[in-house]
Amino acid sequence: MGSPVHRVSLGDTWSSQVHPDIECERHTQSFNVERLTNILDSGAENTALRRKVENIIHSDPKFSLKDNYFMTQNECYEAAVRRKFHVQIIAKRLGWLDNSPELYYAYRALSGELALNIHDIFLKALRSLGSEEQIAKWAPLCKEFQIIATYAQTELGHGTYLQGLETEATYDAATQEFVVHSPTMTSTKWWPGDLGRSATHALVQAQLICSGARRGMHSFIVPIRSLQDHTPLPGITVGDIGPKMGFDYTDNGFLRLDHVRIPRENMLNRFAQVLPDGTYLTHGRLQINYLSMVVTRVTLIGGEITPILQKACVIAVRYSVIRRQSHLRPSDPEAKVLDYQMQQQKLFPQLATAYAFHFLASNLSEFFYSSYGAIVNLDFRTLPELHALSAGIKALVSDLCSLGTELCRRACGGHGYSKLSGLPSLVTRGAAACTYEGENTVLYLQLARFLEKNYLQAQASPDSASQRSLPLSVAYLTAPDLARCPAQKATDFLDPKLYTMAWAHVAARLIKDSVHHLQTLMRSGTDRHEAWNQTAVMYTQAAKAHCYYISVKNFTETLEKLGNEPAIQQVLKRLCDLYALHGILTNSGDFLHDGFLSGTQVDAARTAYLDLLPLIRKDAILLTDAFDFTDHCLNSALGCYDGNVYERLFHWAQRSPTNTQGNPAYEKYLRPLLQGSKAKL
Ligand SMILES: CCCCCCCCCCCCCCCC(=O)SCCNC(=O)CCNC(=O)[C@H](O)C(C)(C)COP(=O)(O)OP(=O)(O)OC[C@H]1O[C@@H](n2cnc3c(N)ncnc32)[C@H](O)[C@@H]1OP(=O)(O)O
Ligand SMILES: Cc1cc2nc3c(=O)[nH]c(=O)nc-3n(C[C@H](O)[C@H](O)[C@H](O)COP(=O)(O)OP(=O)(O)OC[C@H]3O[C@@H](n4cnc5c(N)ncnc54)[C@H](O)[C@@H]3O)c2cc1C
Repeated sequence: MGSPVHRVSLGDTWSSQVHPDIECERHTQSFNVERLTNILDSGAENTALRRKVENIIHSDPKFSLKDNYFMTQNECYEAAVRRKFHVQIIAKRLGWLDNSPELYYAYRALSGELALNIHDIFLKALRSLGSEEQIAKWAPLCKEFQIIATYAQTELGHGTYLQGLETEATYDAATQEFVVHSPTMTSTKWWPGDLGRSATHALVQAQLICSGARRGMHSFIVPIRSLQDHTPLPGITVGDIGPKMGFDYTDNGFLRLDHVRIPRENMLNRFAQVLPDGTYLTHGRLQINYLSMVVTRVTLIGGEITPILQKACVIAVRYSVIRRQSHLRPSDPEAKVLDYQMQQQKLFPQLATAYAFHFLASNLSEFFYSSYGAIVNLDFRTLPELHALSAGIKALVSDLCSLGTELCRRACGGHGYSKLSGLPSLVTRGAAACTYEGENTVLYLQLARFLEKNYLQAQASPDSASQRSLPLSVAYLTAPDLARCPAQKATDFLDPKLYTMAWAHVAARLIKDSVHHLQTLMRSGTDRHEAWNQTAVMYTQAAKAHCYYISVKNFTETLEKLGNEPAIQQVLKRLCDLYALHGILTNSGDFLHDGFLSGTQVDAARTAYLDLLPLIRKDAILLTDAFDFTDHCLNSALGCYDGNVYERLFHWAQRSPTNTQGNPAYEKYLRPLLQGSKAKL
């Protein structure tokens, strides 16, 4: 049986021995861990390439994340720029191309703690919204870092409602220029990453005004800092927005523009353009200018958000086999905390979710690549489904990754609260993901709108031709539905067809109930907009159920493809069962509501769920090893491969400036305080 490369490599002298409590977890392997890693990497050759890149990164001290937890915001930023700079040098030397797997693996190896990530988001926006000519002009400048660019959309006053953005780009036909301007305080751009201290150019999202008419949000490339000395250009006020909950390595910034003139060619014009005389031409509707957000959401789900939960699981599960606390039986030695049912109940649903989302992200990515080419060539047929799915999945994945990461942190007790565990920074990153790139509630409601439309279409003409025309992700809205779940005993709930059907039933019912609620309100005289607002809670619940159904269905389909790997199929099936059943049990009200499940059936589902926990327990360490995160990348005193938790925590704490730099408060306050009290004694 293969096992992942043993990679204890943090330069810690005590760590030559693997802790026996974690070593014994790896003795009996019910499946080939290396093979599972290959599956997660989509092929053994990718695993090999990833490890090659990781070895390059980790053998170079310039990329150390060692002192990250002791840095100020300024130092974090500088270190992140330094790492980005050296990645670029290596990329050039080794011929790693822009958008290549090597660069993605370097990002992963450094746990994303790099500066200039939004520069890459700018590039994606340029490629989706720019013409071929514009891409040919700007992309090489970006790739060669002759410019540093950011994506400047959110303003002080508006982030969600893009039609409310106030920054203006007014076309001046006399000079063939746009005048880009921040007319109010609330129009100040606020939040864009890389803007505060790095960017030389910004892709500014502004209201286009031409021939006297407002045309909605469009994208404009605006130079903001001198390419000679990096000072702000005339008319530009730019800076950093100050301390945040996390993301210290990113310089999120603000930007004000005072009648800044840019050439007409700087408006990205794949889908809309302004002719020299001010005539406005557009292909598609206004919202096609939001395409770059679809691209970014898909990228972030798999590249940034899901790995947050995966890493949290690795740390918490590894720690939980080292941590011993209390006795299961008075006569036994102290138990590993992972042997407590409650610890399994906290961690295994997170582990199952981390796997479910890995496969979900891959599937969404495939759908994205199969439809993106057509969309940029003006065939918008798949866009509504792609937008709805990517919005909903971004919301579900970030919601559950954020919650799950916090649960992993709590499951590590006091040490989980130490930054040295690596968990607090994952928690704050997960929290950010619920807000950036579309606030989650708002994204669920975008999906709900799509679900409502398709439900109404399915109802309006339930003939087979119209059913065939429903997008695949909502085809279940027309499938035959059982009113009662046929399960009779606990093991019936381990049937993927059964629980997928149960999720389809609940999602379809919640969509139907939401639509009917809205229609009832409208029939009683409430106008459509108010009725929509009064149904938003129901619609959000329906959208979440739909996403859960999609993730369960996708997990079961992934399992079906693993027929030639029976041992791996078996271990992943347990996780899939657990994921689906955990969702049913935490939302049991939705399943009981219309009598689809009875109380007795919920009990049977709970029995099936609880019986899975000890089975997953046997493989838990191997399942976390299979993610194959290096110790460098985890940067956690609790989560290293060797399990030497206490030594690492103790030694890392010694490096804290609070221990290495004297105590300034002693002379100023503590001594006088002590002397004052001495005088009284
Ligand atoms: C290598 C690894 C990775 C490394 C990677 C680096 C990582 C690094 C760390 C993270 C770094 C964070 C980076 C954050 C970067 C930002 O956060 S950038 C800012 C992101 N901002 C947002 O997402 C704003 C969210 N708001 C919105 O998307 C829109 O305003 C809303 C909510 C859709 C509403 O817009 P609206 O114009 O009022 O539109 P609405 O009336 O709701 O809809 C009209 C129609 O357009 C459609 N529509 C709406 N949006 C879209 C769309 N996007 N597409 C297509 N159609 C759409 C609707 O479906 C609707 O269709 P119909 O039903 O009418 O047919
Ligand atoms: C770490 C981080 C990085 C970021 N990076 C960038 C960047 O690079 N570039 C950039 O342009 N922006 C960036 N942003 C900004 C981010 O995209 C916005 O903050 C986000 O889109 C949410 O918008 P908002 O702040 O206006 O929230 P709001 O919309 O004001 O949300 C406040 C509340 O109102 C609710 N709400 C709003 N509208 C509705 C509605 N129609 N129906 C129901 N409820 C509603 C929301 O659900 C939420 O509860 C970043 C933000 C963060 C935190």
